[in-house]
Amino acid sequence: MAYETLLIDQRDRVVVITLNRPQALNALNSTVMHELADALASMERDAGVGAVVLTGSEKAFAAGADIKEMQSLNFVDAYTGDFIGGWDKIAGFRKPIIAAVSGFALGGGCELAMMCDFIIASKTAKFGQPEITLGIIPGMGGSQRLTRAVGKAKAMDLCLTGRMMDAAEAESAGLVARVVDAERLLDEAVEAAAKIASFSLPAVLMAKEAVNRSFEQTLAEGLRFERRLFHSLFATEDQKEGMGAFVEKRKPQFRNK
Ligand SMILES: CCCCCCCCCCCCC[C@H](O)CC(=O)SCCNC(=O)CCNC(=O)[C@H](O)C(C)(C)COP(=O)(O)OP(=O)(O)OC[C@H]1O[C@@H](n2cnc3c(N)ncnc32)[C@H](O)[C@@H]1OP(=O)(O)O
Repeated sequence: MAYETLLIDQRDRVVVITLNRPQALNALNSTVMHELADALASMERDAGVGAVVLTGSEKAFAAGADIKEMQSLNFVDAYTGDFIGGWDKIAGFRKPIIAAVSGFALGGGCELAMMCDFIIASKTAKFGQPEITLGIIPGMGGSQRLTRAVGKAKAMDLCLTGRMMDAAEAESAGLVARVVDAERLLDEAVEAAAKIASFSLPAVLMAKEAVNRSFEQTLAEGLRFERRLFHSLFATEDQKEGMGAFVEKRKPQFRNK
C-alpha cells in the first residue's frame, strides 16, 4: 500500500517504516498517525513480517506533534474527542518494533520512539519533551514512559526545562539501548530486527509481553506471569527444536509452532 507520509521497505522478514515529512522534520500530524496505525495493523496480520524498524531522516526522527495543526485545538474538542487517545494502539503492536533515531526525537517524536520496544540511536540523536516551551505538557506518554525509562530526576529535568539530551546522555540514562555512528544506524537496526525475526515468534511475542508487563503489576505478579509464559513454551515445537539444535551442535530452524 502507498502512503503519503510513510515509506515502506520490506527486507525479508523485516519491514522498515520511514517517516517521510522532511519539510516539517517529520512532525506528527493526523495523516502520519493514521497511516502508521494502518501500516502496523497490516504488518500485525502479515505472517511474512517478523519485526519492524521505525525510522526518520538523518536530521529528525520526528520533531513532535505538528504544532501548526494543533495550534487551534481547544479543550472541549480535545477532551470530548479524546485527542490522541487512540494512538496508544501503536504501543500495542505485538510484534517487535525498533526505533532507529537520528537527529531530533522531540515531544511526540520522543514519545513515539518510547512506544517502540527499544531505541537504537545515532550519535547525532537528540531527545526531549519540550512541550513546556509551548505552554503544554507531554500528552502521548512522555511524562510516564520517560520517567520509567530514566527515573524521576532526569524526566522531571527534561519535562520542566524543555531541554534536549544527546544520544550519549540518553544511553547512560537508560532511554537508549545502543548508540552507533550515523552511517551505521539503519544497518544496525535492521540487523537487530532480522536476528529477532529469526527466532520463534511465540517466544518473541511472549518475551515482549513479559517485559512490558513489568510496568503494569507487582514483582510477585510479574514473576508468576513470566513463569506461566515460560512453562507454556515447553508446549511448542520450537522449544524442542531450539534445545535439540543446541545439543546436536547445529543451527535451529524455528517454525513458529
Ligand atoms: C488537531 C491536531 C492533529 C494531530 C494529530 C496527530 C498527533 C500525533 C502526536 C500527538 C502527540 C501530542 C503530545 C505531544 O507530547 C505534544 C508535542 O509533541 S508538542 C511539539 C513538541 N516539539 C517541539 O516543540 C519541537 C518544535 N521544533 C523545534 O523546536 C525546531 O524545529 C527544532 C526541532 C529545534 C529544529 O530547529 P531548526 O533546525 O531551526 O528547524 P526549523 O525550526 O526551521 O524547522 C524546520 C521546519 O520544520 C517545521 N517544524 C519543526 N518542528 C515542527 C513541529 N513540531 N510541528 C510543525 N512544524 C514543525 C518548522 O516550522 C520549519 O518549517 P517552515 O517554517 O520552514 O515551514
